[in-house]
Amino acid sequence: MDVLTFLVLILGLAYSLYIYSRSGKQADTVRIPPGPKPLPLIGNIFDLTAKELWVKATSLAQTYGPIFQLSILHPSLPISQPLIFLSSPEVCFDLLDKKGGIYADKPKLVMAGELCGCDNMVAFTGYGSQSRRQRKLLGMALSKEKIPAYQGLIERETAGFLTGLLSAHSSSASSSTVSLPSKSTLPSRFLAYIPLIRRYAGQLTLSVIYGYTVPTSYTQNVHDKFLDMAEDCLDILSNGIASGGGIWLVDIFPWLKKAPKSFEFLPLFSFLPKSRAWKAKMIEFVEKPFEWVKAEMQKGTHKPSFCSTLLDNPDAVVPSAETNRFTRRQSDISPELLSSWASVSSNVVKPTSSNAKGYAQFEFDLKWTANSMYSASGDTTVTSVMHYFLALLQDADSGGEVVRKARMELDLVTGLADDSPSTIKPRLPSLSDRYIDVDVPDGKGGTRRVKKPRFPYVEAVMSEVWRWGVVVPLNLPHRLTQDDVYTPPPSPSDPHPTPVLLRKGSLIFGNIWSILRSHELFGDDVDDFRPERYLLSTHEDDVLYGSHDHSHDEDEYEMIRRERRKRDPRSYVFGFGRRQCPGQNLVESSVWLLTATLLSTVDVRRPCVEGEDGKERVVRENVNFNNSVFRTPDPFGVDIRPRSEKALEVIMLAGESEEAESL
Ligand code: HEM
Repeated sequence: MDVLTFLVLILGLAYSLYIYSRSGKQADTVRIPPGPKPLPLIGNIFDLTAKELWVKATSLAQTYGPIFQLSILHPSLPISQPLIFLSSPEVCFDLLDKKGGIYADKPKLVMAGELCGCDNMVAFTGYGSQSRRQRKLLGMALSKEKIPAYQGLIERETAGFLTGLLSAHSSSASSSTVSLPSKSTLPSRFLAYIPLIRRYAGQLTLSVIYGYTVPTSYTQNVHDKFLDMAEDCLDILSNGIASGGGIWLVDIFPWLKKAPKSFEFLPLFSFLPKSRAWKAKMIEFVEKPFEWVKAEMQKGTHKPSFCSTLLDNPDAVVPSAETNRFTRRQSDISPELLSSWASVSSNVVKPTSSNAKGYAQFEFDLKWTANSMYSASGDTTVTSVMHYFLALLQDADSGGEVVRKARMELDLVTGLADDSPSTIKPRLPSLSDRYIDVDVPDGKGGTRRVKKPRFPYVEAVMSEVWRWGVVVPLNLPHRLTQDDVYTPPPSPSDPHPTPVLLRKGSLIFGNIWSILRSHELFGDDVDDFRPERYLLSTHEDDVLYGSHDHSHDEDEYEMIRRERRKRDPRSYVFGFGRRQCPGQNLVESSVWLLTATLLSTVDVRRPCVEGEDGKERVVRENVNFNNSVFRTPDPFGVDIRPRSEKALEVIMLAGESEEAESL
């Protein structure tokens, strides 16, 4: 170290210590949100953990209240980055929903965005015209009323997933073993469910977005170009780019990116070659499926999809082969939805070819939006289904009450109980089974039709999977675009809260984990998987769905609805405000069907393996959560078997028609 560098460091440290000694006084006047005292220079870096930061943030919220701040580098330094954690529903809604306009931006991350090429993915796009255009496209594919158009596809893929599961379980693949992070090994059949869910989630979006069908069935374990690409890139995104919370040194000191190539052998600069390799992969992931759609369109062999329908227009730059009209393969999407996209496309969305710049912009938006749907569905769906299996393993340990109660409801429709009446033809559940229409008084002497869940306990299981698992526990960070002063609501621990100043540029984390583990909302047994917590009392059921006219107790009706919304995990797990998850309607349907089908047809147990002494032993694994963005469990084994011969027959039959349909 030369003398000059040494002097600069000493002066920097002295300045920080000076500011640090005054920071208590400053806090009185500036009133930034409370939080653990930042250290000189480095701020709260030691309060941040790469693993399960949501747990640490929840315990800090118990000390500092529902809104607290940590800083990367000391807040007195101009380059310090405030991180603000919101830990109650009221605070999240007050800021992220009600003041959504200033809380909808995204952090400008040099590493993830500029260096790794993710800045045009929807979840990374700053709030402005581009994000609004992208979200409009997302709404066209994924808004609530569009989901019934995917019913056939969802049901087909669910059946395929199930046949894949059973075939993996019964195959002699038991001889090959897989190493687990815990250093133990398990026969691969106990882990086969993980690539199968990934394939299931990938196939759903690949079909809707690109019209691509994986050419092999779920029972064949063959690699596929687009699924493998997604696998690699999602791994890069969540275990590479977002490792350690997604904030790299270069995000704080952007000039590091200009380091000469000759510095790259130093560990400090190893991010540079990494980012180049990752960017190349990410760009390929965006371009290749889109190019594939266009090539298929030119040949006239495409299956109508979101991309092809929006591209397919006489004005389009991409030639639309006349023969398409006759040779197109049947789409997985309903004709009504396809024609609605086609009309929106020609009227509103797409500029004409005479406006080449505008069209290039449209194509660019479409390409990145399509990829964002594909990449956002993988880890999230896999994580939710893993949470389901974790919960059912616990249920099996304690006697299987959850499964028993769920089957009592489902068997009435599917006829899959051993003693189901022979008048009910055994079958898998379908999405049309989920609700029944009931007529309730409209308070004006007439009636109105509402949808009532047909299987309240199965609904409760699904709600509890969302709450207990918490797929994205700290939400994705939003960025505040202007200074904001906010007074949190009074609480028993702070009856007279004082206003706090949230600085422009702060990153805002909605701590979904702390909300869904709140004793106030869910009781003292928040760590238990207990679907019963959502069941309606007879009185509540009567007020919401009964035929008795409750117009004179309108307040009670509203109060029950409000309370249920507040305790519904769906109000939180998909994020907040203008960046709320656009895929929630699709997963609400697809995960529901997967849950109902698994509950109806298969038994779930802990794996049993032969020990060195030749005796069978049950494998109990400690499950860890090492991903810093998604609460994805490290792989754990599950023994999945058909519940009965009858269930097996129904699954195989559904699997055969799935294969026939996808050909
Ligand atoms: C279990 C399933 C899922 C969960 C729990 C989930 C949760 C979330 C959360 C918490 C966010 C951040 C919201 C915010 O910033 O406030 C998000 C964003 C997003 N999700 Fe999902 N998601 C799921 C599945 C999906 C699927 C299936 C798709 C697409 C087909 C999707 C597409 C997206 C996109 C594009 C964004 C970025 C939105 C934006 O920044 O404007 N998600 N999701």
